[in-house]
Amino acid sequence: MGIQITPSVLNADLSRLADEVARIPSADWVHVDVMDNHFVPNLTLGLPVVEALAQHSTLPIDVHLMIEDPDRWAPAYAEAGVGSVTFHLEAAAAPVRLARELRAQGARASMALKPATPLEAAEGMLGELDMLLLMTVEPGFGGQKFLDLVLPKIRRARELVSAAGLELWLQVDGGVSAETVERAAEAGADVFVAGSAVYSAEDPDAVVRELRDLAHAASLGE
Ligand SMILES: O=C(CO)[C@@H](O)[C@H](O)COP(=O)(O)O
Ligand SMILES: [Fe+2]
Repeated sequence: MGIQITPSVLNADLSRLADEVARIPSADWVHVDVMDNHFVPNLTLGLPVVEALAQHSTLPIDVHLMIEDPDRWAPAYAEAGVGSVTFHLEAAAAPVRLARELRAQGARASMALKPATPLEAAEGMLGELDMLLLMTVEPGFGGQKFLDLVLPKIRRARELVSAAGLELWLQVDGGVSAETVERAAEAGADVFVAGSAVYSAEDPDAVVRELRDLAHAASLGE
């Protein structure tokens, strides 16, 4: 599939969500952060808003669920027409069953790991997933600094995926900008979430294109 750029609307103008998505036509997906004030110390939006956006978004939706009990809540997002549903391993009671359920509903199944969660915790179930999200900040807020300590985990994940011949996308989320995207791409990430870097710019779509060009060149070792 190659490099994909997935802006997060967390720091966009949430009163005009569909319009904000329309400002990034070059993006591959739009990333929507759902937080429940339990799994993370922040509260954003939930299913009714995502359902409404799904009716009006010009891009497919990539939902990132930072919530307790995703086993109970995640399938409804797939039913709502979300293209990719990410749940956190740290919160899931039965991650394999949940990933299978999401796929059965027609969504891409994706699982996220917080920075300190070892890759080994997910290693045995990579074949059940369409995407693995390696968080490059502690989940909860936009605008944090990219954690370079996650780079070896990205590198190791890329090795595992290649060795197993899997069609698994490797997403990074948190602190991704023109300053950091090349490091993540060089380590092996291929799907990049960027929130504040995109929406703090006057021309968000130009940032999307810039991030894609930088990541593409870095992935080729240029
Ligand atoms: O999931 C999260 C934060 O928990 C992210 O999706 C952020 O929204 C990304 O924002 P930036 O770090 O790019 O500003
Ligand atoms: Fe996110």
